[in-house]
Amino acid sequence: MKRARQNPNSPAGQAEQRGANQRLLLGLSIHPPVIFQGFGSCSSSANSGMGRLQKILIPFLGLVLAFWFYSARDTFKPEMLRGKRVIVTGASTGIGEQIAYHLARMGSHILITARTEAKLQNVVRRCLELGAASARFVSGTMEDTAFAQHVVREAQTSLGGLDMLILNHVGASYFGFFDGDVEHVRKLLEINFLSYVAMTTSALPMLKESEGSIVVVSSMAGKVGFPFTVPYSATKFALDGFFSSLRQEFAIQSINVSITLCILGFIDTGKSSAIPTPAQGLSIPIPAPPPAPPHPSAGASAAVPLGDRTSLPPKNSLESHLFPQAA
Ligand SMILES: NC(=O)C1=CN([C@@H]2O[C@H](COP(=O)(O)OP(=O)(O)OC[C@H]3O[C@@H](n4cnc5c(N)ncnc54)[C@H](OP(=O)(O)O)[C@@H]3O)[C@@H](O)[C@H]2O)C=CC1
Ligand SMILES: CC(C)CCC[C@@H](C)[C@H]1CC[C@H]2[C@@H]3C(=O)C=C4C[C@@H](O)CC[C@]4(C)[C@H]3CC[C@]12C
Repeated sequence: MKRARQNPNSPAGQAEQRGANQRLLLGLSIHPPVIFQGFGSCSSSANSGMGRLQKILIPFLGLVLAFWFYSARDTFKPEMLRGKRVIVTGASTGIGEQIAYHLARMGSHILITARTEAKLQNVVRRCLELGAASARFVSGTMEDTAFAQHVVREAQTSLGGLDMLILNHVGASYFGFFDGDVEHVRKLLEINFLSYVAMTTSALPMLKESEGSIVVVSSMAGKVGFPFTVPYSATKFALDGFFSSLRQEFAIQSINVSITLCILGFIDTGKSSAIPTPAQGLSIPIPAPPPAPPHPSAGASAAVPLGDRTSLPPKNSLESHLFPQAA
């Protein structure tokens, strides 16, 4: 039987309207329990049989799919990178440094960049030791868009083109509650995001010609909003938006340049002491910034000769973990 509608101005009518609005607003949160009822607590025996089947069947299907996905044949061969011209940013330490060594073992032409010239020199020497077709560096800061473009031009002049652009560098931030420092967020966006955009834009003509690849090193913090990494997380989310959207545009325009976004979890690069335990507090900076270079945007460019092998850097824990055979 249809209920008579209350006068909207009467107290009972207003209560009814409030209820309707609340139901409207709660629409989203009402639905999940309704859906989950199907999977979960049903009282009749037929339903409980169905529920149990779903409880087992759905995770099982998930496992089968995960197995199928991860056991797909690996078509990667190290020879694919032999002779390829690759830029690796943030390659003076950590993950970037190890990527450079990996490429060196596969015989690529490597152009690395970061701010600390002395470290880059050592990485270049080591790359040549490991079998790189050639290795050189350009030092400078990615706070400056002009420097980001300069690195790409260097690939054009010294390598004659580019097959792969590996964007990995990341500016120093802190691990702790957001401190409200807008300038820090702006600076971090310049280093972690805008320079990636600038390098991609400058490198695109070369990458189109070689039908090459762009690799963007990101983080779980760029997919999920974990606490204590607000500025860092924002820059990584920005990368996802830019590169995921650009990938779709490439597909629409049939541009044969691949874009890979690497979503990494925590990796011990030897700087892991930077992550504080709750007992240590939450304001330890990550990572410690190095001394500023004399002319950040000028950028020194040099190829270290193969002959000088006297001052190789010590292997760090990440390298011996990833490449135990080389330790
Ligand atoms: N380690 C981890 O647990 C995780 C790391 N990642 C991602 O992996 C990538 C590498 O991280 P990781 O190896 O730990 O980082 P590191 O701090 O070890 O290395 C950062 C690199 O970036 C360079 N760099 C820093 N500031 C600037 C700047 N202003 N201009 C140019 N270069 C700069 C540094 O060299 P220099 O100081 O000489 O300039 C260094 O080579 C990052 O994109 C990070 O977000 C993602 C998830 C987890
Ligand atoms: C299932 C979940 C509980 C997993 C949580 C993963 C969390 C803890 C992971 C996801 C991303 C990770 C951070 C990261 O991306 C980059 C860096 C910079 C590096 O120099 C020092 C470590 C740091 C801060 C990582 C710290 C640990 C983070 C927050």
